[in-house]
Amino acid sequence: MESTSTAKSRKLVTLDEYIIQAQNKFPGATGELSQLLRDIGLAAKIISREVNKAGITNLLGVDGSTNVHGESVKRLDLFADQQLISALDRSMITCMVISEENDGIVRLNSEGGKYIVYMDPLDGSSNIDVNVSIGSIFSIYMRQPRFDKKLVEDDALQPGIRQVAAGYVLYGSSTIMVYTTGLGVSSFTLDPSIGEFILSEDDFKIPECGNIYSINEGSYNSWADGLKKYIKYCQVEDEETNRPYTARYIGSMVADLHRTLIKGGIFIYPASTRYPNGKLRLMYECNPLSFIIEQAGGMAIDGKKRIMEKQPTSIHQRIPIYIGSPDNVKKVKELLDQHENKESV
Ligand SMILES: O=P(O)(O)OC[C@H]1O[C@](O)(COP(=O)(O)O)[C@@H](O)[C@@H]1O
Ligand SMILES: [Mg+2]
Ligand SMILES: [Mg+2]
Repeated sequence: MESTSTAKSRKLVTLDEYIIQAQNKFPGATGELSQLLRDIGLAAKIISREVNKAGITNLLGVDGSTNVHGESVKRLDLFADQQLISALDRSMITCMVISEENDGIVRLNSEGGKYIVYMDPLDGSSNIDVNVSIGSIFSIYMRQPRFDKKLVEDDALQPGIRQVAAGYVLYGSSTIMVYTTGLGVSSFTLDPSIGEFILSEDDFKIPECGNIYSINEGSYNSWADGLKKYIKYCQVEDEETNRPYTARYIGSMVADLHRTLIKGGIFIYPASTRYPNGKLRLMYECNPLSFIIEQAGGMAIDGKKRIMEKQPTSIHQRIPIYIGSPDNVKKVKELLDQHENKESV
């Protein structure tokens, strides 16, 4: 009985209402960032709908082309890319988009638009055809003022600490949008029956320490010694520190990070022989997810330094990542440092 009355009295807040309420706290705000977030929300609803019925609409499988990273492009990758770009183009606020699926910058109709958007339109492509969670990731920067108005790629090369907002949409057992504008992390669940994202969590906090580690162990032989030691540390029994930890690896960064945000622990994609600079992309995978995790109280480093302070040198650059609960990230860094020092003596 009590739960019925609680359900009755709980006011549902939609993504649009939440964004407007947040904007009203800043009297000088123009509303453009709010509009941009709503545009992404709209594209996400369309992508979510198509993901859910991809098996009957010919959207599964490969497109036949290869992207700038040499990876085979899936039809849903392209569909998501097109939906997000056209949603951003419609509202004339964004001047350029940098997407995993496009080699260079994509100039939008609004050359004077204030924002630059990076995106991974569909993260976890290898999971598309097997019905495992995938997502869209976005990262928003302000365009830097320049005398010469012509937009160039360099305008987009800003460190992650300059992000004004970032987030992701996870197409899982439900569709969830999570974002931050630097004032905490909020999440919204899509109610497909009314087509609205509804607030589910305000001010997410990651646990200080977690007992889940997440890494593709296939490349174990080429890891740094410090990383091998850390994974061994995770596997050793110790009641006091709740070890051995549990291993979980979905293979969609966005889904692995969502679990890490909720349950704590660590996600690692290190450098290896196959990927000497790591596999994941700084600007549209690592920076936005680092912003979210840091806003929730976590940490994200490349093994040595904070990811968000890295000055990018190219729009598609890769970087190793160690991200999650602060205690877990500090522990792996301690072991990486120890072993690096040993190797250099
Ligand atoms: O198969 P691997 O090497 O473990 O790589 C998995 C990683 O690759 C990615 O799928 C790369 O992203 P895309 O699917 O957007 O290219 C990440 O989501 C994931 O964490
Ligand atoms: Mg990706
Ligand atoms: Mg992708």
